[in-house]
Amino acid sequence: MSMGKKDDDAAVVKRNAPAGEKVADWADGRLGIYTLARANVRKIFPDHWSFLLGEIALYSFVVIILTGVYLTLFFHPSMNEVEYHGSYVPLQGVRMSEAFKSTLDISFDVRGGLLVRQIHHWGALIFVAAIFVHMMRVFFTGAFRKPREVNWVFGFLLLVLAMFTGLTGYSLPDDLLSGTGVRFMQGAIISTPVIGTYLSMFLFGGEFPGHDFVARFYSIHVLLLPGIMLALVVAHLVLIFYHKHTQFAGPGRRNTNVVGQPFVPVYVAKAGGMFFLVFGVIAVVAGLFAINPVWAIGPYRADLVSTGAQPDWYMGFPEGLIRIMPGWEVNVWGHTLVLGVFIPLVIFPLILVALAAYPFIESWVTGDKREHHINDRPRNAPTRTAIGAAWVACYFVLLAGGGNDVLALNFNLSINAITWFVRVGLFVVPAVTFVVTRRICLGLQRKDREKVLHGRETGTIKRLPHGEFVEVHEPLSQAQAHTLTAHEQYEPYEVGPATDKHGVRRKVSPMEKLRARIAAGMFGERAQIAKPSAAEYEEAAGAHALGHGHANGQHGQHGQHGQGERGSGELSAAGDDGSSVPGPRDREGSRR
Ligand code: HEM
Ligand code: HEM
Repeated sequence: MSMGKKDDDAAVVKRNAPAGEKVADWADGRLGIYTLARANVRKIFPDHWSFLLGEIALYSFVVIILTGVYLTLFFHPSMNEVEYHGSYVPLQGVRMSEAFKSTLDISFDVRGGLLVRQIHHWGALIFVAAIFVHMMRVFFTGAFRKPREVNWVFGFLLLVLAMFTGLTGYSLPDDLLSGTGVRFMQGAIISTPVIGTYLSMFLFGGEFPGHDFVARFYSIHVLLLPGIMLALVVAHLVLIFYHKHTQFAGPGRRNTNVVGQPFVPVYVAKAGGMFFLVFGVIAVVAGLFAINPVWAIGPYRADLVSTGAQPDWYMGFPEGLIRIMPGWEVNVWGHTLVLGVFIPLVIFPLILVALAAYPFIESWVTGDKREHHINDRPRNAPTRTAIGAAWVACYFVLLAGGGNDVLALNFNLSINAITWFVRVGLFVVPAVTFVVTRRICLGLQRKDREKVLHGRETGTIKRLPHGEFVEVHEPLSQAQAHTLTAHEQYEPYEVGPATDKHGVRRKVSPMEKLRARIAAGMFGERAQIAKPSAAEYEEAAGAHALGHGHANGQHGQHGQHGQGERGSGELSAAGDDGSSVPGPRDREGSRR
């Protein structure tokens, strides 16, 4: 009886509930949204400008999908030959493929068509650029370490797929430029020994260019690749939610918590704003700067090539590889092997895979099996930072190689000189970049060490009673001192004694030796500057408090505050736990 009464009461209350609550209840009964929301709505996201790069990639992807859908309404993926009779006068009566004609129609006769085409194309350029820079952010901060290796691989696949989605996209209009690009690609495919010709015949449905490739590229471009990418992006985001975002070291930030803003309402509001900003910037750029004016380039004809032919930027580095390669050809058992094209074709994926594999190589060298949720500052991982910088240098040298004709024309240079510069630079520039970057990182580490032990140089010179001039150093706050010393420093892996305790020689595998050698290079004495230990810090603080000079002979005016302000001077030298130095706490998520 009483149960029945309770239910009746609840029903009355519900009947009077606001409409929104009723809808929410209805949805919860079917989709379980309350449980989902309870688990995720208050999720904490840390703030840092560099975490916006992934968001820019995400929002430009959305922009591309929206504009792409609009383009599908008007684009005809057909290579049937037609005569042009649209509004663009100079091409009246010219024979062209239906694909090219429909692109002209989109540009001149469809309402908003040109703007949408331009947004789609500019969006693609910005999308891949955002992915690239986002990937380098993840790389330089070590955000790929356990447990995010799988997400790193998902991301890497996204980069490669984005490059090929772009390639298939800009090939669709069937203009002279894109046709030349497709011809270039077909040339690379047929250089593959044994299977090259078959592969080309299969892809193009016969001899190049055939009648099929636009329709095929179209399905690949609007369905296959974006479909896979969408699934991967969702998986990428789910994993970010599951692992929670990394954060930079700071007071109150531990490997076991996240300090930041809640998903709803703060993060969602910011993300919404960011989406419109990204959309707005792409739209403004697309509105102001013409891109791919296919009417000026003309329809594709296999017997024509335009000068200054350039792929979109993300395909510039494979182009560079081919342009700088000597035109080697060998004859093997009556078959011609075009090494001048085939070698670049093999190196192209290797360059990408080298970066993708790095996280796994690093974890093998360190042997570190722990989770890492605190990002590294790039300077605190000098060898990694130097490898990343060298990779970027290699990429850009090749990009210059891909644009050798444009550089030659614009800067009035000899194209052969540029080609030779790129040939030599491909080996020299990354090596020099590596050395210089590592030195800069070590220099910055030294500076941090100095700052922690002896304070910040204020530039204020004081004269002491006995006539000596000293520069006043201002001690760092505990929060700053903590931040500068929160990173861990690895001891390099060592192979250990060659004989065991019974004096029997132990077999040391070549892999073990290699690992030890790389570890010494990455974490040995010359590869990192030891951060101040708690004892060193105490000693320096004590010396300054007494007004004694320190290592540089500068007298510590600042020491007068030192000890008190820093409390016990207990740094986080022992590990990742930043809680030893209290600091501002925003909302803190319980986690990990
Ligand atoms: C990662 C995703 C994508 C990238 C990087 C990309 C890139 C491109 C590029 C660079 C072009 C050449 C535009 C031009 O004419 O100047 C293009 C054309 C096109 N894209 Fe996409 N696209 C993507 C996704 C999509 C999606 C999801 C759709 C449809 C649902 C789509 C539909 C089209 C169509 C119909 C064209 C031909 C129209 C034209 O060239 O004007 N794209 N795409
Ligand atoms: C379509 C391409 C991509 C999209 C839309 C995307 C989106 C995002 C977003 C929104 C975040 C969170 C915010 C941030 O840290 O920036 C993120 C994090 C992450 N992304 Fe991507 N990403 C893409 C490509 C990549 C690539 C190419 C890589 C690496 C090869 C990568 C690796 C990661 C990792 C490891 C995280 C976690 C970072 C952390 O917790 O600090 N992503 N991604």
